[in-house]
Amino acid sequence: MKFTKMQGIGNDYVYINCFEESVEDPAELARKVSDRHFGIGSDGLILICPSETADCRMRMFNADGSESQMCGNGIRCVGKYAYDHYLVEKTEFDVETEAGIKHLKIKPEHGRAVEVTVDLGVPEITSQVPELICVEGKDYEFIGISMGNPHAVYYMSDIDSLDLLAMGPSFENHKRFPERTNTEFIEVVNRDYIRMRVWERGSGETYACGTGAAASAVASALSGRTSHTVEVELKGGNLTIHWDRDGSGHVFMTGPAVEVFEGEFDITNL
Ligand SMILES: N[C@@H](CCC[C@H](N)C(=O)O)C(=O)O
Repeated sequence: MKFTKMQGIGNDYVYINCFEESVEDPAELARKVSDRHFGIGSDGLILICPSETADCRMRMFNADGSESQMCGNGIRCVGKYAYDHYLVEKTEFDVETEAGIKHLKIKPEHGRAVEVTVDLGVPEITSQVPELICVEGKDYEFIGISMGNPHAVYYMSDIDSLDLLAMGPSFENHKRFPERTNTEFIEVVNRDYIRMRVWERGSGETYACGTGAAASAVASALSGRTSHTVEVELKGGNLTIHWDRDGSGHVFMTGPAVEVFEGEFDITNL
């Protein structure tokens, strides 16, 4: 099976072009290709498929095989792949996701997409602002935001000192979140700049999470901490998030998308 490895600020996935390939068990394949020792190594698997309602369709599977509704860094890479590989021959187009149809704008350079802006739609507030939660005997305040997929945003004064490997699973699997949750830890630098670490549902700590950055920008503006356009610094790079709160209500994410390499694997070897 042919694959392409792509990353958006270090959030890396194995992409399969399902216009040409067919995948029988994507959950199982996601677990196998994501393994960083016995597989290709990635935060999960993304299928780029034909769509009856948009220009193409994205299906996204975490490293543990669970399917998510949305992936912000993933959809920018889907946009780049579709544009660079001529699946779609225009610089603005629609991608069907499990969270609805998302509109993409490609910034090309020398015929290749270098940056993609995604209209992530209207966020949904899923908690009180803020809501109290007790995790492993300690009280925390979080703001719940859905970007199609679930996020819980926490504020801290020093995110670098967090032991996410130890703490992450307790936040992800807390009984408050029966579907589990993505968890963002935010340090506010100023009204236009925040720093973030993320513990992703189904994949653990990743270098970046696009929908998580969007949820964090919305939570930060909502709670009066920042303005409606912020730069979000993540482990693997920066994203710009704009929430058009007083207009369409939509959230827009802009950032890079990179193709790392292409290859072929024999599934029986994974
Ligand atoms: N890294 C992604 C989000 C991937 C899905 C997430 N782990 C979930 O289960 O919802 C992003 O860039 O948004």
